[in-house]
Amino acid sequence: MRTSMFRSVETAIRRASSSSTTSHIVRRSYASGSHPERKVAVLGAAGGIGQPLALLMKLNPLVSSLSLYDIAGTLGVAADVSHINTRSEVKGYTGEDQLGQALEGCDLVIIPAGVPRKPGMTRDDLFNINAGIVKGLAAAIAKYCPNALVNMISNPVNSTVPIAAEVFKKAETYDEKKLFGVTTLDVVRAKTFYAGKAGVHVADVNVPVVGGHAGVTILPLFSQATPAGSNLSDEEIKALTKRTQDGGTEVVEAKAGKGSATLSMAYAGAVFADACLKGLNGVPNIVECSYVQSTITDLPFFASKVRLGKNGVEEVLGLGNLSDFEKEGLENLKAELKSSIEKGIKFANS
Ligand SMILES: NC(=O)c1ccc[n+]([C@@H]2O[C@H](COP(=O)([O-])OP(=O)(O)OC[C@H]3O[C@@H](n4cnc5c(N)ncnc54)[C@H](O)[C@@H]3O)[C@@H](O)[C@H]2O)c1
Ligand SMILES: O=C(O)C[C@H](O)C(=O)O
Repeated sequence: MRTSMFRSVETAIRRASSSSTTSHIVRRSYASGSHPERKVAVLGAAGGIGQPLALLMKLNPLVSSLSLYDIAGTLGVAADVSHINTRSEVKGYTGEDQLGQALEGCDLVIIPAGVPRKPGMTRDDLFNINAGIVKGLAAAIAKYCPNALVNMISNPVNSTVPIAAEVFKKAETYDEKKLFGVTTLDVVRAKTFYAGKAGVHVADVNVPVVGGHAGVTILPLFSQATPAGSNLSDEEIKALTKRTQDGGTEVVEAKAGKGSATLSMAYAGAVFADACLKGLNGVPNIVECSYVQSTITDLPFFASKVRLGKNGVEEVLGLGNLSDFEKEGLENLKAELKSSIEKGIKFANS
């Protein structure tokens, strides 16, 4: 699960800022095809997540064409990001009549469109607005880029992924290997919090996070964390688990009405998108946690480690050995996750 996203970004920055003559040569040979052409769209690109995510995708050398779409405000973001001297060509699209153009030819579509939480709300409280937004965007994806991988960020992820799946099924374009709920922020948080408590270097830490993306459905598996052997007590593991589950709420409360995580989410979204692009490009052994169609439990969608490949999901990996505390957490999350999945399916078919 270690990612070289930072290395990719660093390389892109170094390439862009190297001395003028060399940089032209390097850039020309680079553009001539060390990586295949890849078109990536961000839907909701003018938002709190969308803007920094657009920036990070512009820094990613695996992207050749960056398509930024929102219902308003995209052209300024696109003009701004387009001046950065990295590989991809940037185009901005605004309003529903330009959505088709934004999506045509996409290899990867990232969706951070929709409203964020305010203090006191659950992610499910966003369902009434975001379910409709996701349904509309999924219908457009089915029409204009049915083969693209889809990275769903919009909440409640536990329901928006099943909604998109149903829309794709109706359009007869559903490929379960290509639809991902982005749960990378849970992994990012679990790594950070674990490193702090265990006193290990954060860059070396791996922690799988399974289940879903809301409250108790977020289940970090600290018994599988590496580096291990840090002698954390049961109480400390419980506290780390609770902090990971409440990470989103911690940010919502700190922002005090001004939205939810945007910068850490953009980072997490860029890490996951980078992994998807590497998989598409045939880089072996790319593994990230994601909320996907799954048979590893009795629930039809579940987050776990996933191996990414040329067609999206290559393999959904099992849960491995769980501690008693994690086994209990797994049983406790099932009812809520099941009901969020059913709510999404029902909405999509109504
Ligand atoms: N998966 C995760 O871990 C995670 C983390 C953080 C936030 N989120 C979710 O991401 C979503 C976006 O959060 P944000 O902070 O960027 O919100 P935001 O309000 O700042 O931005 C959302 C953007 O979506 C746009 N939008 C609305 N309807 C649209 C449509 N039909 N098509 C295209 N764009 C549309 C808005 O114009 C806005 O620019 C929220 O639902 C939030 O809960 C998920
Ligand atoms: O908490 C939220 O509402 C946003 C997001 O799901 C997060 O985990 O930060």
